[in-house]
Amino acid sequence: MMSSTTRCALSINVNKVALLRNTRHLSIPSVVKAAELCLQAGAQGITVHPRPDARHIRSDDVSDLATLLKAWPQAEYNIEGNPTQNLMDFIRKFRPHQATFVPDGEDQFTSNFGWSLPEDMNKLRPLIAECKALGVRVSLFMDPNPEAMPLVAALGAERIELYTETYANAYGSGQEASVLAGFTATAEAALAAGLGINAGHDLNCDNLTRFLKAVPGVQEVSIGHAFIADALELGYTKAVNAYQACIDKAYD
Ligand SMILES: CC(=O)[C@@H](O)[C@H](O)COP(=O)(O)O
Ligand SMILES: NCC(=O)COP(=O)(O)O
Repeated sequence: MMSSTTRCALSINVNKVALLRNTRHLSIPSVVKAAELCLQAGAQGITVHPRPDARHIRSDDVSDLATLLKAWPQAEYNIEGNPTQNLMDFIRKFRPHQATFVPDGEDQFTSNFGWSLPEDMNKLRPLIAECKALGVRVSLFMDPNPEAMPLVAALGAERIELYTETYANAYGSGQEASVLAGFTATAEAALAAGLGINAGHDLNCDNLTRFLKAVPGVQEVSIGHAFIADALELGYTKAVNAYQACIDKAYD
C-alpha cells in the first residue's frame, strides 16, 4: 500500500516525437500537437530534455511548448538537462515550473546516472539558487542513495528525481524486491529531509504500478520512451488513459 495520499502526476516526455520529426524536413509529427493531445487526455505535465546536440528537442520546441503551456494553467512544464551546459538558458528564458538537473555529458546516449554528492555540490549550489530566484522549482536527478538526501536538501533543491532504470531492468526478476527496497529507503530519506519526489527513466505501463505502490510519496513521474512507443500503437489519448489507469491501480 502507498503511504502517501497525494496522487502521482503524469508528465509526458515528448523527446521521441521530436526525434521522429527530425528525420525529415516536413515538421511532422508535431511536438506541440502531441503535447496538446496528451494534456487534453488528462496528462498533468509535459517534459522535454533539450540536449546540446539537439538530436530531438530543439530550441523552437522548448519555446513553442512554453506558449502551449500558457493555455494550460493547471499543467506543469518540466525542462530537463545539465545546468552547466545548455539548460540554464532555457530556464532563464522560459521559467518553467520545474528544472530537472541531470549530470549528462554533451553527447550522452541517454541519462544513466544521477548527481554525485557531495562532489557536485559546489557547482550546483549557485545554479539552484538562481532557479529559486527565478521562481523555478529544482529537482535533482539522483540514483537511489538515502545518504545523499540530506545533502540535496542542504543545497536548497525542492525535489529529487529518482533515476529508475535499475528498477526497470530488475522488474519481474529475482532482483526486483531488493532493488525496490533501495528506492523505498531513498524515498523515505528524501521525505525525512523535506524533499519532494519525482521518478523517471524506462518506466512503463507494466512496471509503473508496482513502483508507486512500493515507493512512498512520489509526486510526479515523467515518461517518454515507452509512452511514445505505446502511443504509436494506441494513439496519444488511449495511451494517456492507460498510464493514468496504471497510476490509479497503485492507490487501490
Ligand atoms: C533525465 C532522464 O531520465 C532521461 O530519461 C531523459 O530525459 C531521456 O532522454 P532521452 O530521451 O534523450 O533518452
Ligand atoms: N525524466 C525521465 C523522462 O523524462 C523520461 O524518461 P524515459 O521514459 O524516456 O526513459
